[in-house]
Amino acid sequence: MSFVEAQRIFVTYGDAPILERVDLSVDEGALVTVVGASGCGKSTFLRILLGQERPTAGEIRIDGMPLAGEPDAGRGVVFQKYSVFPHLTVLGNLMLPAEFEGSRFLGRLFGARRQAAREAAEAMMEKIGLAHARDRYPAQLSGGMQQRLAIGQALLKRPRILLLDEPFGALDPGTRRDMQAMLLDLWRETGMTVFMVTHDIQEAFHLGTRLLVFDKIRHDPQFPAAYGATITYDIPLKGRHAPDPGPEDPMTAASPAGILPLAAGQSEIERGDEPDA
Ligand SMILES: Nc1ncnc2c1ncn2[C@@H]1O[C@H](COP(=O)(O)OP(=O)(O)OP(=O)(O)O)[C@@H](O)[C@H]1O
Repeated sequence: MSFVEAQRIFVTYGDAPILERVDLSVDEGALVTVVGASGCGKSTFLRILLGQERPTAGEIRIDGMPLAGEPDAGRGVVFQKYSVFPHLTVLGNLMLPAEFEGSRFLGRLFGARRQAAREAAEAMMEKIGLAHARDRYPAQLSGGMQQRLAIGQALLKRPRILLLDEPFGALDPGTRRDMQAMLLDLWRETGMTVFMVTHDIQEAFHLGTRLLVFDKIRHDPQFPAAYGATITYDIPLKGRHAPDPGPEDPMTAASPAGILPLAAGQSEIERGDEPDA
C-alpha cells in the first residue's frame, strides 16, 4: 500500500460537483506538483488531504490509516498568502510551534524546554536564511522572507506531509527561484512527502517527481458547472535523488513515454456514477 491513498473521492458543494472520482496513490518522499485550470478544485483537494474538510464520498488513507478528522502535526501547510503571526518576531514565530505543542493553554515554555525550542528555532532560521532577521517582525520582511518564515514554521512541526498552495505565486522570478532551491534542499534533507499546487507549469516540471493535472473530463456547454474535475494526467518526472535539472530546462525532465493520460479508460466516469453519501 502506498503512503497516501485517495479512493474515489467526490466533493460537492451544495449541488455543484467540484471533484469527481479522484483516485491516487503516492509513495512516501514524493514531491507531487498539481496544476489545473482556476477553480477546478486543486485547493479543495489539498484541504481534503489536510483533513480540514471531509470529502462528500470516498476515503483518504495515510500510511494505511483513515485520515484523522482534523489537521494534525503530521501535515503542515503553507498558503500563498503569508500566514505568519504579525505580532511576533522571526524568532517568536519559529518558537511558536513548540510552545503550542508543549503548553496548549499558556502557549509558553519555560526552562530546558524553552531552551530546546529556541535552539530548534535558531537552527531552522539558519536553514531558511533568516538568521540575520531574527528580531524583525513580518511587516519588516520582504514577501520571499515571509514565505521562508511560513515554510520554516510548518517544518518545525516535522510534518511527514507538507501541503503547499501556490506558495511562491506572489514572488518575483528571482526570489521564486531561490525559494524553489530552498524547497528542494529541505525536501531532500527531510524525506517528507510534498503536494504543491502551482499555476506555473514550468515550476511544476522543475520541482516535481510527479505531476498531476486536474481537469474536467465531462463538459456540458449549456451548464459548465454540471461536472467536477478529476486527475486527467499523472506524469512521472524524475527520481528523488535525480540532479536538479535547473529551472531553464524544465521540459526535459519528462520523457514523453512517461506520460500517462488517465483520460483514456481510467477516468471514464459513467453517468450515474455519483457519490453514494
Ligand atoms: N467552501 C466552499 N463552499 C462552496 N464552494 C466552494 C468552497 N470552496 C471552494 N468552492 C468552490 O469550489 C471550486 C473549486 O475551488 P478551489 O479553490 O478548490 O479551486 P482551485 O483549482 O484551487 O482554484 P484556483 O486555482 O483559482 O485557486 C470553486 O468554484 C470554488 O468557488
